[in-house]
Amino acid sequence: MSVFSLRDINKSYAGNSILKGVSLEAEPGEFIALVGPSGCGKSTLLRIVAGLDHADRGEIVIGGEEVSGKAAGDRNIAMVFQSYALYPHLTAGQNIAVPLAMRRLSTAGRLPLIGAMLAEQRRVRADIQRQVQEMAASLKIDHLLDRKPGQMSGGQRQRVALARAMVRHPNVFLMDEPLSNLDANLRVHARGEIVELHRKAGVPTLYVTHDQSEALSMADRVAVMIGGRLLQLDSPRRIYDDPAHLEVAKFLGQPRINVLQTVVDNRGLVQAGDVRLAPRSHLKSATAVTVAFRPEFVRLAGAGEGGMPARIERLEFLGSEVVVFTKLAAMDGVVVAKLAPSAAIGLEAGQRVELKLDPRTILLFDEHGERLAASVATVSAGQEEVLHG
Ligand SMILES: Nc1ncnc2c1ncn2[C@@H]1O[C@H](COP(=O)(O)OP(=O)(O)OP(=O)(O)O)[C@@H](O)[C@H]1O
Repeated sequence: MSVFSLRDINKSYAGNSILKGVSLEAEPGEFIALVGPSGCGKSTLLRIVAGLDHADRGEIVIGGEEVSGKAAGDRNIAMVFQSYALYPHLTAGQNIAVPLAMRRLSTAGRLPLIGAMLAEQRRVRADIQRQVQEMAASLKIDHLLDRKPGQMSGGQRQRVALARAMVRHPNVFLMDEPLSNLDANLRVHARGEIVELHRKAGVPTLYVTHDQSEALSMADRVAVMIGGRLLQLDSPRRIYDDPAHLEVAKFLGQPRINVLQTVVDNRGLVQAGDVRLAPRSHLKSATAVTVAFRPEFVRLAGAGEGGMPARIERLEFLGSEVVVFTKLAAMDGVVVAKLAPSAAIGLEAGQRVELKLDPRTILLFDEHGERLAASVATVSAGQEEVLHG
């Protein structure tokens, strides 16, 4: 049995189906980022795994054990929330000690005066103190142990919350946007820290985020959930370069992937600008398909090179790149190109240009959004010749 897996998790609220058969299996020590548009069911899934809510159907395995019938406290998971959920009246040290005290001290042992009088409980307390110190040292927050949350910065609170989650050696980490309250610089720094801590702890982690660069940069695999369905679970590179579904392709990438609606021609080919694609499976003429290509794979054609005629609508200068919004002359489509600043010198709104696509990066999807395998084809003397596999 795997260390952490979900099988066919279903959940409805008041007759509305929110999770529709979500399954995933984590490799030991794997970091999985769960992304998807607002309302797709990410937090609901996390709450169900944590035992804070219950699935209508499905199986949850944590630490090699089916835990659906177990209470949250018996699942040995650690959760880090966006809000950090620290107790405001306790110091950082006391906050970190809470899960250990709950697990290891008796009710009497947790009382300050009585606990101090019980020899065995005193020994356990000292041991907890030692673990808190060690964890604080490894997260470099030992100097904060006597401060209350109100006396710490957002980044410091976030580390205390991480320390509290890690000190108990859980079977699974669940993180719900743990970095979203930090400013941009601190966020990038904290990403690296969390990945490093995760690597040391070697515990499977399910990490919910709205930030796709966080997901792509931190995770071993990214799970894309749309409308309560897990559409793809794959390495960051495959999720981005090789999306299985149009919704996955549209969700990831900034600016969004370009999408053009077209149909299969009477030779069974699909025209994408001056590129022709040959779908691997036979599609009848006039079948509706979607052609998609990322803005970074669109460039402006040189003089006499040919390409898709378009008109520049708007330019956005972003420092390291320039985003060019164009309207195609032929199809009723908008195409966005992401150019290096040097390639955008002198461009202005209203200008007519020709666009070239990188043929090997064009993706094809059927009318249900499922990916279609396709090769690039060229026409030579009236004959179709498939050039690239
Ligand atoms: N207790 C509840 N009762 C009824 N509906 C709920 C409940 N909890 C969540 N929902 C609904 O379930 C859907 C999924 O919510 P959820 O919070 O899981 O989404 P999410 O993907 O985490 O969204 P966000 O990214 O905005 O946090 C939403 O439509 C929400 O309104």
